[in-house]
Amino acid sequence: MLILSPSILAADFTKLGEQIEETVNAGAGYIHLDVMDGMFVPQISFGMPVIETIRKCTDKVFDVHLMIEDPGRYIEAFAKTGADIITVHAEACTHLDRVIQQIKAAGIKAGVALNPATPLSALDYVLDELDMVLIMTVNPGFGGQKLIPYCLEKVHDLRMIMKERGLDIDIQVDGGIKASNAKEVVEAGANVLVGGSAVFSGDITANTKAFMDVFSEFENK
Ligand SMILES: O=C(CO)[C@H](O)[C@H](O)COP(=O)(O)O
Ligand SMILES: [Co+2]
Repeated sequence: MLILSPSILAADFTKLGEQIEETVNAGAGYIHLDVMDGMFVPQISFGMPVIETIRKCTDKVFDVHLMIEDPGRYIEAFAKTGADIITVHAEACTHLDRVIQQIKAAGIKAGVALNPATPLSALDYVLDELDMVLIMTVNPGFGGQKLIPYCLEKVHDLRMIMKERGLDIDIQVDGGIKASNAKEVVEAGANVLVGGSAVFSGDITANTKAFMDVFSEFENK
């Protein structure tokens, strides 16, 4: 199943509830929440209180992307905000397997993100434990960047590895994803697409529907 996960980082925070509702009504399946700590990435975005507050606007799947150092310290706190999926960066965890166990022990789906320069081998011993892999298609930290083409080769290679191992895990892509490159991204093997600026700049309904139109081409095949 193909899912659009709009990143609220690109939304107008004075109209957050309205804008989330608009993208959900137009077909968005998840809501992507980018948490940045000013250490793992240069920016500081938002944390638990904001996620807890917007949990009241929608019952859609909350897909929380933790761009924070040593995320194991905060899994329980983010679990309490109403997160449905928590994704941590492999590069930010000293004991990645332990953090994945923490997420699952909290009753939440576990994702691991890889930066563009991190090889797929970083997932070797944990892949079977995961619900989702996030292949970053830009270096994390900022919205509005351009997709790095070689990251789609990683998506393709990961889909092949999963096939060989008989695994059916979601592959998410994040960074520079637009309706105009969505076809290519899905063909590479991704099924959860994060869109920030491509969803929230301009007409949110039309932008969301443009992704849905690409998805329907695949679903009607
Ligand atoms: O994780 C992220 C940045 O690190 C964001 O999810 C991403 O930037 C989305 O924004 P855009 O679609 O505009 O690239
Ligand atoms: Co993100």
